[in-house]
This record gives sequence, structure tokens and C-alpha cells, in this order.
Amino acid sequence: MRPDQWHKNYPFAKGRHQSPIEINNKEVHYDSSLLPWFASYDPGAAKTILNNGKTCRVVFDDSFDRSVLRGGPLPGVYRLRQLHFHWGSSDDHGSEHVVNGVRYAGELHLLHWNPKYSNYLDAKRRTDGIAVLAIFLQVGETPKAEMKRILEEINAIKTKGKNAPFPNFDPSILFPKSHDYWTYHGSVTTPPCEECVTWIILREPIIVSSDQMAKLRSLSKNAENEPDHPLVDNWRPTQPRYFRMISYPER
Ligand SMILES: Clc1ccc(Cc2nnn[n-]2)cc1
Ligand SMILES: [Zn+2]
Repeated sequence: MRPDQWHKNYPFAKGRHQSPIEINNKEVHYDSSLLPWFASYDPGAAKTILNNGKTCRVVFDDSFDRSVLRGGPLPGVYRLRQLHFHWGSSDDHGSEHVVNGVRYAGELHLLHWNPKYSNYLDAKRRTDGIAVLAIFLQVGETPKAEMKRILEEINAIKTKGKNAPFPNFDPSILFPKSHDYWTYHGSVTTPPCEECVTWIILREPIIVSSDQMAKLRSLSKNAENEPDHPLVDNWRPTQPRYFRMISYPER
């Protein structure tokens, strides 16, 4: 279903706190109360990599505070549940958030939930339930070697429903040098679009190669025995910001 039709079945999609949004330098605010953020991830928590027909996702053991994100705008620790990507049909677009008019080739999301709620689904019903750490993918000549591990597995999960073991992986190896970020309150970017997400968006992109983006585009939306439809353009267009502040900490 087209994103501008989602609201017919999912009323949240027409809310006042939807994601993604445009981030423009003239509209962001310095907030001296914002802290640095920290990720403490256990590589042993990594379990599986899968193609769910919408994206490539790596899932982690979130049965206790094993891999957590803390600090920044967050009131406490949030448990890492999964990471996934959004990308385009060519290198000139694919990210969900847009920075000063710039669309990146893709966007990596690390999705965490607030363990003060009994489980992930309950957390999705709460305004402080989810935290997504977003990292832009920029195409360049010197790709980040650590992306290779994920892209090497793509061949094993070509079609919807396929998955493969993905042990011993610490996603913080994918982080850029700078931890500078913007933060705002928004939503999950796919239906039901619940407005439960504290976004932490890193200012510095990670560099991937055009071949690595092509690898992501070699995934298929369909299951093995169905006609082939490339899995591309799994990003939601930017939504109205309305009266939301985008903040950033001391730099
Ligand atoms: Cl696996 C997955 C989970 C959520 C979304 C949508 C999303 N919401 N916030 N960030 N991504 C896309 C794919
Ligand atoms: Zn996402």
C-alpha cells in the first residue's frame, strides 16, 4: 500500500509526531541538558539475519539487559532488539531522514525498547517505549570494512522468509567516529506508525561502496517460488514536523 494511503487502515500515520522528517540546520536547537549516548552491546546477543520481504534485519537476544543503549536523551537503558536498513533503487536516494535537503543512499536503524515495559509490543504502545539509533549510509570510495560481515550474508537470505545464523556480532563496530547526534520524538516509519520513538540520528554518515548498496538491492521482496521483485525503496517519505523541536548536545 502506498505511504499516503496508510492512514486509511492505520490512523496513527496521520498523527502530529510522525517519522521520518527533514532535519534543517536553521531549525535545530542546542540543548545543554542533553548527554552523550553510550552503547554497551554483547556480541553474543546477535542471533539471526533475515529477509522479511521489507528489509534485511539482524535480531538480537533481548530477554535481559544484555545489549543496551543509554544516555543522550534517554531516561534509562533501552534494550537492543534488532537492526535493519532502508535503501533506494539507486545511490542518489534511500535514506528516510533528509538533512538540509540531502538524501543519503541508505539509513541503518538500531531499534531498542524500554525494559520498564513488560515486552517490545507493550513498549510500542508508549511514547517513551522505543529508541532508534539512526546512521546514514553514504556512498564513497573507502567503504567501512565492518559492513562486509552483514553483506556477505545477503546471498543466504535472498528471498522473503529466508534467514541464517548470525552469531558473534557487535553492531557498534558500524558506528562512525563522531557520536554527534540530533534527537526528536517521532514514530515507527512503517504501519501502524506508532508515535513511540525517541530518535537519535548520528550527524556523521558511514561510508559504503556502490557495490555494497547494489548487494542490498539484490535482495527480493518475494518468496523463493514467486516472481522476482527487487527489494528496493523501502523508505517512507518525510512527514510534517508540526511543532516538534529537533535538539542537539554540546559539540
Ligand atoms: Cl524490521 C523493521 C522494523 C521497523 C521498520 C520501520 C522503522 N521504524 N523506525 N525505524 N524503522 C522497518 C523495518
Ligand atoms: Zn527503520
